[in-house]
Amino acid sequence: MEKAQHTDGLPEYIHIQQNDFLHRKHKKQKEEDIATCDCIYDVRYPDSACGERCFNFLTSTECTPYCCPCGSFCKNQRFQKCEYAKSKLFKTEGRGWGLLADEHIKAGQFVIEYCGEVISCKEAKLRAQAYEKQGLVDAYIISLNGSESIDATKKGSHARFINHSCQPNCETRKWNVLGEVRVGIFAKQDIPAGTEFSYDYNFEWYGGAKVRCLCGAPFCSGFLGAKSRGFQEDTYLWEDDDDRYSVENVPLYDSDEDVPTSKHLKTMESIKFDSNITENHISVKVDHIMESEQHLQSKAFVVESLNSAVPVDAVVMHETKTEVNEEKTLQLQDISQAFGQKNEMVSRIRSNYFVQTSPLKTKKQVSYNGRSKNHAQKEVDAKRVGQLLASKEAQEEVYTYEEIKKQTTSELDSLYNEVRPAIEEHERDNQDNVSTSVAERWIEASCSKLKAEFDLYSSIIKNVACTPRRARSETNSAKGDIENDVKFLTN
Ligand SMILES: C[S@@+](CC[C@H](N)C(=O)[O-])C[C@H]1O[C@@H](n2cnc3c(N)ncnc32)[C@H](O)[C@@H]1O
Repeated sequence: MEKAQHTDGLPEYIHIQQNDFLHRKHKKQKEEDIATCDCIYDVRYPDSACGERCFNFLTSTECTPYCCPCGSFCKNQRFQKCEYAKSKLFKTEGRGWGLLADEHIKAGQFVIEYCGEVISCKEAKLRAQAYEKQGLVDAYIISLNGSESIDATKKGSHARFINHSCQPNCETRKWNVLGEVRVGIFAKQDIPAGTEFSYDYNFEWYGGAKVRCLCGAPFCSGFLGAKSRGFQEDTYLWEDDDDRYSVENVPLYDSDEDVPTSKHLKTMESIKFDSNITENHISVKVDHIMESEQHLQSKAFVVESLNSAVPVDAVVMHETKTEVNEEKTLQLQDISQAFGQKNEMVSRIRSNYFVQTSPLKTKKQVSYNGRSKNHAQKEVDAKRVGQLLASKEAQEEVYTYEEIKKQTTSELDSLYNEVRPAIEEHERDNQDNVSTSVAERWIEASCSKLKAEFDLYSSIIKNVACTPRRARSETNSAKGDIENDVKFLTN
């Protein structure tokens, strides 16, 4: 059933509660594909009718009506029966519209289906480009499987209004419903009424404008898609005298007023994904998204409720945000201090003991999607360190580790050339199109490189700290290269 929505200020779209198949017909479930569970309904235990122990439920498959032994009592037809949680649209500050819980939601509960037009990935790409040209800011295309996407731009359910958070209270899960894969939003935790729903978009960034993430989570990654490879290759470089990654060309905040209350926002790396969620479940296109000028102004988001039944001040963005009590603030300060101290120490070692002080060495030019990137990175000058060590064994140890590091780096680089065509050809589903054997080799090579780097750095630290240095007259610094001299911890 479709009906047009014209809620005040709400952009026009067609509201649907069933996916609309454009490039093919809805699959008809074959009789041999029907999975029948062995649940027996016991009137005393309502959960016996295809509850959490139902075999179909456990395999993320909905029971087929008229084939389920529990008949009309079957509880495992939530997508089919649109058993959504009560929710309400509201206007967020800075992130457009959002969806909030209009009742208490239990962890694991099905919240709503992400409905839209099911299109091929090729069509999704074309549409994304067209939306970019039209200047559409919000992205509604998610990936359904390797070859299809769901576009909720023109038609969709209320799930299209759920915003991204780096610390979400929901996640997407794929379910098999009568032979079709469908995407649902599920609660990751208990969600009190009045709280905004959010999930991690796992956003892939392939170019274009960067959208500042305004989720306000303490460990927010800063931008939508900041964790994706394309974004990282395009954006980050190792700063000169600072132990943190910094965003190239894009100031993290337009002004001091924009700086969110969390001190960690710009220094933290991305949080880990929950491995249970559907991988790469959303590859909302980003090429067309304009960088948001909107600001995160307060911890509790001001909400204009469409239905005045819920008082505006009862609405919160996330529990964590509104519950910034003293204890949490102290914890954050402790973490901040700990990181501060660690960074200070690392910074001291880097700048004083073995890192070049001369201009940044450009590591390499990496091409991604035909665009070249400046990857500047400080590198340890192992040769120079070795020259300053008095013990031959210590020198040799450092040189050996340096050699291993070079080898592992070049192995990884050549492997990247093997993987790159797959990535560039299939921008959206890059991981899906890299064969498992190559992916395994890639992981192995990455681990070897990391280990080699670790071995080299620890060898340098150990030897710099414990080995006597050569007489000044024997070192380069005597020849006027004082600027690059290696200072010793004992000095
Ligand atoms: C699926 S829509 C979500 C609903 C959207 N807010 C609306 O008004 O229709 C995704 C878009 O919402 C905005 N958005 C979602 N989460 C955001 C966040 N954490 N920070 C900034 N913008 C966000 C971005 O423009 C994104 O492309």
